[in-house]
Order: sequence, then structure tokens, then C-alpha cells
Amino acid sequence: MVPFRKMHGLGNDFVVLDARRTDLPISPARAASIADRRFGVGCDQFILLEPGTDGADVFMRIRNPDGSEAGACGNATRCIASLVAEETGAGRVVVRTIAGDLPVERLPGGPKGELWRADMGPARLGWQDVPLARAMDTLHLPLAAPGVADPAACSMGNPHATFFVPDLAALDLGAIGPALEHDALFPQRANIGFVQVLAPDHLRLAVWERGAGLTLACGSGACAALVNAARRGLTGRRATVTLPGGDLVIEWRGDGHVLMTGPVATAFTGSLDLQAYPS
Ligand SMILES: N[C@@H](CCC[C@H](N)C(=O)O)C(=O)O
Repeated sequence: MVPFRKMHGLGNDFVVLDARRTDLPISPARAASIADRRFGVGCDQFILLEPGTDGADVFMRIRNPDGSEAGACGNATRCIASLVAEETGAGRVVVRTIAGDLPVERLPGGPKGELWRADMGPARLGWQDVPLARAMDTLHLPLAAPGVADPAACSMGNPHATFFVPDLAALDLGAIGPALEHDALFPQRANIGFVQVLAPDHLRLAVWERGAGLTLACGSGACAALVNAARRGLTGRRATVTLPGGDLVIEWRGDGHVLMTGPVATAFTGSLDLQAYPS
């Protein structure tokens, strides 16, 4: 039996397995079946911890419930930093992903007395960075679906497109999300954000996540939403982003790095029999 921890950031939930000391045979298919909400434990992202080296405290491998690998997961970055900090007592943790090293700090605040602030790295704004299928201005993509049009795109280590809408509640996100995620403009598919600007320092956001569908919160999506809103002149460079699961505070620093502050939680721990899931 292999121990796991179920964590979440604002209801964006993760099954976390620890392969730092013992190698664990986790194929994409096995991760997907553990992530299945009916036949497995169930989660929005499956997280495998591997040893950190050369300045990183831990390596975090991220898989969506369809088995695909992601370069970034903002909510999991905070959760994994808090898990490592619990072990070491450190207030600062460097989480490595396939997209880069993300320093995370513990701060006082929030209902539980602590929040975690992750430096999610620089927002990347070129069409090749997202990536998009061909050269174009990432501030205006030729893409539309019923009720939405003209998104902006950027990469936060994973691909994001952000639509700005007058009324988020009026959209049927489950109906329009899948086609947008798979549009031919996105050779690696994309996470699709839908943003209602409430004030120059407050956004309401819902995200149809690549490989996962609608989630209660998407940290990298909140970073992309603030960056794209600021690029469009709709907000300043710091805003509260209200997601279905709660609030994140996002700041796009002058050097291009994006800081994300929010809570973490452990829902429960358990153990699972890996052999019960396809290899
Ligand atoms: N929930 C995440 C993003 C997870 C990865 C994403 N679905 C992708 O495939 O890029 C977050 O909090 O950022």
C-alpha cells in the first residue's frame, strides 16, 4: 500500500504521492485512473513528488485527470510548498516543475493564520511561448464561441487564453469550454479563462482547464487573467481574483514575474494499492 495525501487550494484538489525516497511506477494511465472520481480517489490534478536537486527542495510532476502532463499548477505549488515546509520547518521552499523553479513563501494572514505566496515566474507573451499555431498578436486572438470572443493569451508555464465577458453567470461554460480548449489555434490545447472585471483591482474568474474541465480554482489561470486584463488596460497590476472556490491575490511585478497568494489545505490522508490501477 502506498500512502497519499489529498490536498486542495480553494477546492482545486490534488492526490499527492511521494516518490522522493522510493521510486513509484506511475504511468500517465495509472495517474489518470487514480484521478478518476468514480473508480479512483478522484482529483483535478495528480501530483507526484520527486527528489529536488541543485537548489530545488522538491520536484513536482503534474498530471491532469486525462493523463496529460502540465508545466504549471499554481494551487498545487502552494500546497506542495506547505507540505515540504511542514517537514523542514522552513518558511521558504523552492518547488521545481518541468517549466522552472518556483520560490514559495509563508506569510501571515487568512482565516487559518497563514497564506502562501508563490513566484510563478514570468508571464510569457509571445505567440511561440503560449504556444499558438501561427504568428499573431497574443492580445487579440481570432477565436469565438457562443457569448465570447476576442481572448488574449499568455503562458504561465502552461498555455492560457482569457476571454473578457460582461456577465460570467450568463455563460454555459461546460458547453463552450471543450471546443475552445481543443481549438486548432492551440497546438498543445489551452486552459480557457472567462473573466468579468468587477473593478480595476477585482476580477471574477472561471476556468475550463485543459485535461480537467471546470475546476473550483485555477492558480495559473488567475495569474494569466490578471496579466491579460492589465495588458488590455482593464486593471492595474495587482488584483483580487475571485474564483468559485475563493480568492487569490495576484500581482504582476515590474520584472514580469507573477506573484500568487492564497491558502492551502489537507483534506485527508490515506493509502492505495497501486496494483489496483492499470500500469
Ligand atoms: N489547476 C492548475 C492548473 C493545472 C494544469 C492545467 N490543467 C494544464 O493542463 O495546464 C492551477 O492551479 O494552476
